[in-house]
Amino acid sequence: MNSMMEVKNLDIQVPGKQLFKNLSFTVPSNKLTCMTGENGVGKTTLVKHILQSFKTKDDHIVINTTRAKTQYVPQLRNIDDEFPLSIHDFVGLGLRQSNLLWHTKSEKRLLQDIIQKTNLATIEKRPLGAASGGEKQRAFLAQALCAEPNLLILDESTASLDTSTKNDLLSLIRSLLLEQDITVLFITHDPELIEKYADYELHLSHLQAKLTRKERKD
Ligand SMILES: Nc1ncnc2c1ncn2[C@@H]1O[C@H](COP(=O)(O)OP(=O)(O)OP(=O)(O)O)[C@@H](O)[C@H]1O
Repeated sequence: MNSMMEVKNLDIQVPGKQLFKNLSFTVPSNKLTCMTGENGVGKTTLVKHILQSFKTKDDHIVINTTRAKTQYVPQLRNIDDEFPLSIHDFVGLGLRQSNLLWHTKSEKRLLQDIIQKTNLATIEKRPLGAASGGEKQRAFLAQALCAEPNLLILDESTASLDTSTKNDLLSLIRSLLLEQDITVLFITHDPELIEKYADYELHLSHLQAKLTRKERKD
């Protein structure tokens, strides 16, 4: 099994509490791994620690890609109804390849391709503030995809969505996984989504982690 990330003997504490001690696990590459665990076990803190490790050079965390190719999509952010950017322009903020004030031809092509793939083409001119929860979440995902990530970390990105919108988002993520060399780490509390879409479940319980392979048909 090729790995995108290896964590070995990692300790994490927050004021007044040891969250993890000697935590070790692997995140398999080009797979969808669901990170699960009770509220407050430390999932978000662990992910923050992983992202910071690019800067702090933590010896306990080895990630086989760069920070620029690691994209984090947090839970639905509050977007004001009056938020002025169109969905198209908001997604385009994820293009970071050039320092130019305008997008190059290849960036424009990439942006249009991602807008198509994430089913945003028919609504791309609308202000993001007017989009539904599911549309906003697709726009956040699309913005992250503009960086052409190798590692995509989704933090409860489906938590506030209805069943069919959740399924649409996860089907989209699975199709990206089949097309591209991308590894997805998805924090979720939703057993149905894990059952249907996960290749692996990484379950965090007090101080430790367990990686389990899930049966998949595709
Ligand atoms: N800076 C901090 N200071 C004090 N306590 C903290 C800090 N950061 C996190 N914690 C505590 O650490 C624990 C883990 O928090 P975290 O948000 O990582 O959990 P989680 O597993 O993501 O929870 P949930 O599923 O509810 O989102 C919580 O009890 C939280 O209150």
